[in-house]
Order: sequence, then structure tokens, then C-alpha cells
Amino acid sequence: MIIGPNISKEFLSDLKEGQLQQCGIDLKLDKIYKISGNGSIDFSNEKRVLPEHVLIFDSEKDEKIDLECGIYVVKINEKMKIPENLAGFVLPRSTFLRMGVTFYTAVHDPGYEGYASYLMHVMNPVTMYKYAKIAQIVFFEVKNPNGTYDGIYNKK
Ligand SMILES: O=c1ccn([C@H]2C[C@H](O)[C@@H](COP(=O)(O)OP(=O)(O)OP(=O)(O)O)O2)c(=O)[nH]1
Repeated sequence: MIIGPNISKEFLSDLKEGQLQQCGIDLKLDKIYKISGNGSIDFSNEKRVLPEHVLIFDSEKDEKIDLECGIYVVKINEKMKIPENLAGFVLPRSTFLRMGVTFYTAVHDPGYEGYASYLMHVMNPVTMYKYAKIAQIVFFEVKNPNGTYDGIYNKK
């Protein structure tokens, strides 16, 4: 069952009026990065190397950005702290899909704390303004979770 926004709003910081949806919560754009260089990954993560993320937009300083087609990494403005019995899933706002833009996202684990990042695929040029609402997070209960998240992206 989805945990409704009147409960899940407690897991997110910096919420403004107008972010609560019917079953989830809209997330705001904070920063946009270009990916530069290659990544590397193996089974144990020993050989994990992340490519460089080059900052091209910061909502704190910039008003808007015109984005060409391509892929970008976006960081959201809300700090989330997920309870140990829940997980979060993020979907793009349908407005972005209608514009030819989407976000690829992974599982937000029980116990995760931080500012999440998503891959943004711009398939049709778009102008984005600071703190635009980009995607929606919904939370689900996890029965018998296998511990809580304590990986390299925690508290980032
Ligand atoms: O699209 C997403 C999905 C999740 N997260 C955050 C929350 C999640 O709990 C954490 C780690 O995600 P995941 O477990 O998928 O990462 P990993 O690549 O397996 O990293 P690790 O080796 O630290 O588990 O990153 C994001 O920033 N973006």
C-alpha cells in the first residue's frame, strides 16, 4: 500500500505549499550536472569509478537554463530521511513526459538519508527554471527489510 503524503511529508525537508499530490510528493530541482568521462563497475564495487559530474545549473544562483537534447544528472532540493520499514520510488511528472523529457530513477532504500540524484534524458529541448517540480516520490511499506541503507550515497 502507498503511504499517503500526509504521512510521508514527514520524511522530506524543505517542502513548500503545492508539493503534496494525491498519493505522493513532488520533488524540486536543485542542481543540474553534465556527465564527463567514463564510469567503471564490477561485482564487488572495488573497481567502481563514477564519471565526473560538472555543475551547469544551481537553483540557489541561477534563474533558468535552456537544455539541449542529451543526458544530465539532476539533484533534488529536498533532503529525505526514509524510515527503516519503507522504500521510495520516483516517477517523472507527466508534464515532463509530454515535453519529451524523462527521469530514470532507482530504489530509495529503507534508512536512506540524503539528497537524491536522478538521470534526466532530454529528448526535446526544454527550459527549466530554478526549483521546478520535476518528479514525484511515493513510499511503500517493506515487509521484513534486510537492514537499512548504509552505502556510499548515504548522507550526500
Ligand atoms: O534514482 C535514485 C535512487 C536512489 N537514490 C539514492 C537512494 C538509495 O537508497 C541510494 C542508493 O541506491 P542504490 O542502492 O540503488 O545504489 P547502489 O548503486 O546499489 O549503491 P550502493 O553500492 O551504495 O548500494 O541512492 C538516488 O539518489 N537516486
